Amino acid sequence: MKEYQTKNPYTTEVVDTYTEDSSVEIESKLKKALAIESSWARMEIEDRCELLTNVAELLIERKEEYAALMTQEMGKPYAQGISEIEKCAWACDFYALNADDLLADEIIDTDADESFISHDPLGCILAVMPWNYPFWQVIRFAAPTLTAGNTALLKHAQNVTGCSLAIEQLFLDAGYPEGCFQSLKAGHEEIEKLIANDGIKAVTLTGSEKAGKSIAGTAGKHLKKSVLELGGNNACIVWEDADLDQHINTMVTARMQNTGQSCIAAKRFIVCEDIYDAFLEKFTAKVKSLKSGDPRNEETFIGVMAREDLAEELQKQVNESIKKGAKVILGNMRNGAYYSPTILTDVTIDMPVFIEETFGPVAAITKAKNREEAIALAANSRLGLGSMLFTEDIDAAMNIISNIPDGAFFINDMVKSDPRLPFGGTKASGYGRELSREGILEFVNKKTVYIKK
Ligand SMILES: O=CCCCC(=O)O
Repeated sequence: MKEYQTKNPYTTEVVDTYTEDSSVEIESKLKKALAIESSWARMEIEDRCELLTNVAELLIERKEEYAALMTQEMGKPYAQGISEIEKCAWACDFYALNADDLLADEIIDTDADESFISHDPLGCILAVMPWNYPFWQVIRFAAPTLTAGNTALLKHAQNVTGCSLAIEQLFLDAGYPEGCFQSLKAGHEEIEKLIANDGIKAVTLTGSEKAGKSIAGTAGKHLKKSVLELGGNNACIVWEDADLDQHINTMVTARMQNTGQSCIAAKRFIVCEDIYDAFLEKFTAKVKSLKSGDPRNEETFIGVMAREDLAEELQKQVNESIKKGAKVILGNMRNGAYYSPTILTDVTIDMPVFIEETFGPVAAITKAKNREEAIALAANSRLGLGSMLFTEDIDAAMNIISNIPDGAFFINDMVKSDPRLPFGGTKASGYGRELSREGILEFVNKKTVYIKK
């Protein structure tokens, strides 16, 4: 059986050694999920919501422990880990409070005496999740999906296996029946086999475009629904009238939080020329002030990247862009998994840092002649997760909402997820939505009921 280790990217120490689940173990987990399926689906929604409230309470109780685990496994700065766990608790509270309404029958007026849409659970849903937000990515799937009456199997990224197992235990400790939420230590081949199994009713994946194509391809072949949340190459558009003093910190956070390893981070800064110099000065000063260091320290804002190979890959994208004419204003220094916050200017549309997603602390800055050019540059991407625009001219900003072909458009704030709002992308960023009403309705049978009395 295949063994693997998890490694602390900051200290480079081995955290733990695991053995992948065998086919037999995976099948037995699926059987457990199927055994609980109908009783879980029939449980009163109030009871499922109560269990979710327990999860929220446990998350808050254990936030230090879970934040430290994320720091250890993928180098997340500890304070940002605490915020992540608090956000997970918020999502659980949101669904515990609202799931009943969100899942209520939707009455539709027709020629029937009564007609409505009911929302039945689908069954066992497979989730394939990434390492960058080890708890949040899972909870934002699991909270609505389980509360809708489904069961779940989680295949988490290998480097955060400890987090994956901690989440499984969290649901058990909160009182969920065994089999309701289980964690798998499975390789790609086993996952492909699992998707083909009749017991799996749908798949959700947050991850790379390559993984999305592969998982969704298998799901499609077996006529199973998939939800994909893939990469992003979000533009942060700065019009000439933006209030830099008010928003520069937000713009820096939008790029640098989680050491830049976020699908919705601001990656391409597209700045109108009339404000360009002032923007660059303030942006650079703020980035310089960010504290890099040991992710275990509460004051650290920039930790290490989750793995050394990821930092190497990022540096390659930067160096290729430099060859094409990008200028380094700050950073581009690497030491193991540490990659220093980097600012590149003179970025053009043919450079890797403009075309590709950069999953680390690199801000790629492009100057635009005017507002129109800035919008056109922002929309020039294969990816479509979100864009943000900073301006004092809210009317003009509202007028261009439909010119932004992304899943989200934020004016005077960074693109961020919120349990009350749908989250997801267009184009190569994937399809389907997480969170909010849209998220809880992704994995239900929207059943048409038509009654003549
Ligand atoms: O890679 C995606 C990160 C999403 C982070 C968030 O929801 O805030």
